[in-house]
Amino acid sequence: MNEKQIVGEKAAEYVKDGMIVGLGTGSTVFYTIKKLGEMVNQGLSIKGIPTSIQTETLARELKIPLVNFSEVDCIDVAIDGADEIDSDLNLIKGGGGALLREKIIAKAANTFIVVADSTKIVESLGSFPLPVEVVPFGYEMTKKQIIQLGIEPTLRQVNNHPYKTDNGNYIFDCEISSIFHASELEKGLNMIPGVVENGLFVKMVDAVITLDSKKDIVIKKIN
Ligand SMILES: O=C[C@H](O)[C@H](O)[C@H](O)COP(=O)(O)O
Repeated sequence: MNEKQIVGEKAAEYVKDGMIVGLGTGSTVFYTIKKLGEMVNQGLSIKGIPTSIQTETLARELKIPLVNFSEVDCIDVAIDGADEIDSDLNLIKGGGGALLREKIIAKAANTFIVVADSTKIVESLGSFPLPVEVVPFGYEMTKKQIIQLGIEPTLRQVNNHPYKTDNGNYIFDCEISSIFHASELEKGLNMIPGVVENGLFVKMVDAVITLDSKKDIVIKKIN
């Protein structure tokens, strides 16, 4: 079993009968969702809220029942991957472009669990370019405002066209050498007109499931 599968499947243990479950996006939480599909097949009763069209498709294939926000009062647990995790359990997310829906669902969840292989654990955030989702209208101007924060944004492209999120927006991948004040940066970016959301998840995580140097599962929590 590879690291992603080990931590992904471990997270499924946190899901209990009757729960509303936020289903994250990416190659690690893929294993959580597959495991949940098996558990549903064996009788577990849950309802999922997917964070992307990709995850919605997977959940439907696995016959995991889904609900809309209008049908639920709260989300019991959300499980998702991350691109970087620092020692305060702050995250960079959005490598797969799903950051906006992921943040809405993580924020709404009573418990937010992150699954990550050991390569995602870092001293401080910033080696992974920070994804910033912007509306297409005036994105050239939005870029200039981002640069004024001392950041180098690159428009994410696919086949020489701007990458479009599930929400029809663009993404700037932003080079920032090291992020010292994640909370201020998160707020500063979101104050720029045209920025919809950014991939900094500050003080949102309840637990990170990862592996240590001996490849044993560790559950990191903020006390
Ligand atoms: O937009 C994508 C998400 O934030 C993912 O959770 C993140 O990129 C980690 O994905 P993976 O588990 O594939 O490394």
